[in-house]
Amino acid sequence: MGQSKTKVDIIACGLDNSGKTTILNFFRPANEKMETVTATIGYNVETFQFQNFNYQTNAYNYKSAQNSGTGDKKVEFTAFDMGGAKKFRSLWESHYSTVQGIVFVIDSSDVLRLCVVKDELEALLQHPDLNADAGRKRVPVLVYANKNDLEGAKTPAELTELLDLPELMGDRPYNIFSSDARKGVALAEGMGWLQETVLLQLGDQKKKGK
Ligand SMILES: Nc1nc2c(ncn2[C@@H]2O[C@H](COP(=O)(O)OP(=O)(O)OP(=O)(O)O)[C@@H](O)[C@H]2O)c(=O)[nH]1
Ligand SMILES: [Mg+2]
Repeated sequence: MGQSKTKVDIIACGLDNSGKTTILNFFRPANEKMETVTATIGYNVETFQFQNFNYQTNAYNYKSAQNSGTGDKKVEFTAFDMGGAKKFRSLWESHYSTVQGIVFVIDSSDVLRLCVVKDELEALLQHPDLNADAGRKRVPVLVYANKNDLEGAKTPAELTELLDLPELMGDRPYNIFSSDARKGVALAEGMGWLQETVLLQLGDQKKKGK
């Protein structure tokens, strides 16, 4: 008996070199992982399933999976891995009207470019396609405060303050995870949170008969 599959489209944004491709590579099956990642030209599309995540040591045990009763649903993610270099950032917006979740990756050690991070995040969050209606205003944002292994890396609390995240995010559900994408630290927890949040929203929409 096949489980029903929920398809969820997400977009990975953030400046070049922040770690987006490294993060999505982590979610590839073991035999499909890239040995080395290179800067993304334009964008790439990745699909992966995340249910009952147990790749090697990273057992998925995000608490609300059990509590919310959404943990047994099968989700297939289609992720748009966007190039973060300046010349590719104009491509991000073409996906805003269709995605159900946003992954925003920050190199927490790149303090010099935090003001650029803030500008780009603000432009993303204020984009008309992400504010067209109440549903779009609540598209959840998963923030990875990545490269937490590097010296001088800002903590999630520091980034929350420096970027003024509560103000920028408004009504959107958001969460920030301190990650080391090369080692896979906190990647599952973050994606688990996003999966749960999207599933709960889809459940609410169904209840309302949308
Ligand atoms: N030290 C450290 N290096 C990382 C981490 N995550 C990614 N990197 C490295 O950072 C570099 C850039 O990573 P990518 O995943 O290509 O970054 P990206 O955000 O996809 O960059 P663009 O495709 O240019 O937008 C690579 O050399 C990665 O190995 C991390 O958590 N810690
Ligand atoms: Mg990339």
